[in-house]
Amino acid sequence: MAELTPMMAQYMKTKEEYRDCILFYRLGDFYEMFFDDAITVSKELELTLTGKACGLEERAPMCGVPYHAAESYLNRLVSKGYKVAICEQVEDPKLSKGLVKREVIRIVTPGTNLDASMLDDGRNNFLMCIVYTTNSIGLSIADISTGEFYTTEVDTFRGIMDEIYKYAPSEIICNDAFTVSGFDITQIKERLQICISPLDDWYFNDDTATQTVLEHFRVKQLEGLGLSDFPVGTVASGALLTYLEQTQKNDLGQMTSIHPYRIGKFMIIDSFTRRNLELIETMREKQKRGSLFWVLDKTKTAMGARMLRSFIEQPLLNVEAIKQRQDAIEELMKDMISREEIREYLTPVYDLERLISRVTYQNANPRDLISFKTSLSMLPAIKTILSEFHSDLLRNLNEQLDPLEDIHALIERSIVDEPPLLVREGGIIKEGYHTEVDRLKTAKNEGTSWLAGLEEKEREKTGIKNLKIKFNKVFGYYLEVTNSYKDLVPEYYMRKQTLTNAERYITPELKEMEDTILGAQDRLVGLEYDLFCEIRSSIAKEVVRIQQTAKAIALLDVLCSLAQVAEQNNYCRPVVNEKGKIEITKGRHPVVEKMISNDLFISNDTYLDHNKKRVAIITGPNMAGKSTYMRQCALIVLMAQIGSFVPAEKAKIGIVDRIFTRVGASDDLSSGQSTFMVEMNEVANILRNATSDSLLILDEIGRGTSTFDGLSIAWAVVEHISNPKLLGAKTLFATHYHELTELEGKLDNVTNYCVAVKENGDDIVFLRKIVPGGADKSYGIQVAKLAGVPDGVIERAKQIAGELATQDITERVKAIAEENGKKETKKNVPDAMDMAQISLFDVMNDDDILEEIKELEIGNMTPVDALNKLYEIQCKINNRW
Ligand SMILES: Nc1ncnc2c1ncn2[C@@H]1O[C@H](COP(=O)(O)OP(=O)(O)OP(=O)(O)O)[C@@H](O)[C@H]1O
Repeated sequence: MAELTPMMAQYMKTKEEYRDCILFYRLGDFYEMFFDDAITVSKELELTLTGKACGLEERAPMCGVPYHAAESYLNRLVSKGYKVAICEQVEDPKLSKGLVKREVIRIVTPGTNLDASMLDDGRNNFLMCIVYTTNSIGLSIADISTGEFYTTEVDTFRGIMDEIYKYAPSEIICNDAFTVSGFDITQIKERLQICISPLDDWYFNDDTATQTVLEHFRVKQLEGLGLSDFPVGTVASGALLTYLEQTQKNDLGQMTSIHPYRIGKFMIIDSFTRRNLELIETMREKQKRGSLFWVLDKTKTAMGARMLRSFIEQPLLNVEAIKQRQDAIEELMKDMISREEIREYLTPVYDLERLISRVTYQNANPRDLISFKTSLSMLPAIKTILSEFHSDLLRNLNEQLDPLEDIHALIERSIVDEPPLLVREGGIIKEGYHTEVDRLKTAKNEGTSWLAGLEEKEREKTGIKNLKIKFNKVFGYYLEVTNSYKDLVPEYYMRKQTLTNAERYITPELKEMEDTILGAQDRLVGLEYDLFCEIRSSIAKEVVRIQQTAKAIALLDVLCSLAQVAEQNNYCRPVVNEKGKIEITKGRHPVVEKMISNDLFISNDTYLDHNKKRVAIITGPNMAGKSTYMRQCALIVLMAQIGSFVPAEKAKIGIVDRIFTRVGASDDLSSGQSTFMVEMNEVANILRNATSDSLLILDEIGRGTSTFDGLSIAWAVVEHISNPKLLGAKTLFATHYHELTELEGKLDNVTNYCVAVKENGDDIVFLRKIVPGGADKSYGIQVAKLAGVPDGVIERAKQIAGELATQDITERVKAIAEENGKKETKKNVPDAMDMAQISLFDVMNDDDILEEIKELEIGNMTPVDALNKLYEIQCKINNRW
């Protein structure tokens, strides 16, 4: 029977163990893949598929990538959600000659990819672990490239989704209970393109996971890590650490601390709101330009950009913490010169968090250390400038900022300024750092000049003018003579090789020196490598100090960025408090004002409180600016809670616990839901999760269904939201249902506003001003005209609108009144008879009325006739006055 070759048998055995990975199997200068892996890789990376004899009747499909370029191929596969196990040759003296042992040295998965080149879009690369239990759901989140590590607990699936949107992990690992919990995993797998890896149960064993956490952080009790109130979070953290240890096969020295947090520490912004407010990227193009992050990000370092992003995603709830940030920003705003100086010093600072992770992983190269040194050389100057500032946060930050002078000095002393990329090339260690290195270098250099001398000497001695001493890996050093001088070659030259045009020789003298030169070279490279690893390890030992300084630098960068943006855009410092009122004077939309140039943007005021102005119903034509206005309010509140200054002349912001938005009709056909279903899902989510301290932005609720149903739903939603016994949340509610303006006066907490427009003949001019009161017309046809709908269609639309007008209002209001169980009085809902009478009364004057009274024959009238007549006359008089 056909048998696999020994190498293939070894391959199959490894593959058995790493079934869910693609094996990158090291063979000489290549990583090879076989069988199904080869087929997948050739398809995904468009590489040629070949075959290799494997001992079986058919050749094994094979595909390969060169060792030196493997990283980019690997990254491409991983970014498509594949896991790659790297299988390297290892030395094993027990193995018989000719056999090579290979071992998996690391598994690269989407959430554990260290390679910064893939991540240089300023994002973290998070791995998330979800542990589902019936009591609670534990989450842990880590980025091995920066060492960040967080944990929390949530109690709802919505809570999980919110955290997933917040961190946007590349990979999620979870327990089996989660996969069968009822949570729709396809949501995250397919729609968000996140790789999900369910793990075996033993990862989530309470005791083992807890032990893993304690051992990793070298503490005896969970209290020491602040984890005692996070039992399920601890299990998630332990499972995550185990997964990392298994894939990285490394001691994870960069994960020096864990940060447990309660969801209640930050404002909750659900996934729809993140998307609707375009916090990090735009809704349609999914790009940074056009988002709030785009406006606020003037950071100079990658660490700063990452931190700013997390600030935007996690606005604060604590007034004192917000004020601390504001104080720092204000101080930096006032001292423009120092701020600019700091920003200049920050410019050459590399991503220290990622560099130190590479250092602890022992895969930082000599150039990484030079980048490190360049960054560290900026710290003392930054620290000196910072010492002039007085606000608590900046003072605290200065204390945290360790200038790391010892590490700078070590690199400065030991590593040459322009080292090669690869550690094995040598030429890394500076002169004067190590005596043996210096001695070997001298020997090597002397050897080189000795060779030059020998070449000269041999030319003179033999008369071979173009004699050259050359080197290759097979023969070492040799003398090369072209055929034209062949006759002059002396006898003591020993021929080694004949080429077409030349011959190569060696001499005993040359070989003797070769041993010295090559010996020195080999020893030098080896010694330099050892010294480099030693230096790298001693820097790795300082990981805690370096991470702390990196965090301080990132925060300083963010604060400078926010100060810069505030100054450039004329923002004001909002007064934040817990009084529950939102008062914005001359507020602007931070992004739209940048898009259309500052001067053209029309500012608007906002006032919302917990009393009469709880719900604002905003009407106005299409394109008037309703959505812009509402989003602007939400963004100003959010910016204020980040600690940022805001685009307004004045602002007083009562802290809100959540912001919910329902904006526009967003199709979500991929999830199999209709537009209306998506809208109602979002509304349901808001009504279930909002509190009286939340801010709601509702744009055209109900427009996705028939007018009656839509209006009824919108009406009922306003009633629910405005009622403090039911919800009582501060709300901006834009609608095209003018009937809703009737709620002002009927409901205590509702006020009407509209966006003013000016009529100009048949056209309208948008004034973009929010004014009290409801809009009297919808101007839909005028906006359609502006949009370029053909004249014929516009004219016909006007005609139809005219015909519909009379019956329309009456019918719709009646329907709503019935829907809400509030039968309208005759006065509010005039029927057709009343309308006819009123138009008749309109043409009568006072004399006619007197005449009519005079002519009444009271004696012949029944009491009911008299009463009816009296009502009729009263109507006439009322109508007149
Ligand atoms: N205050 C403002 N100053 C200047 N331009 C504005 C202002 N508000 C809105 N705009 C401009 O008007 C455009 C339309 O605004 P927006 O989408 O908010 O209108 P809308 O009333 O919500 O329309 P629709 O009801 O059709 O959704 C925006 O894209 C923006 O360019």
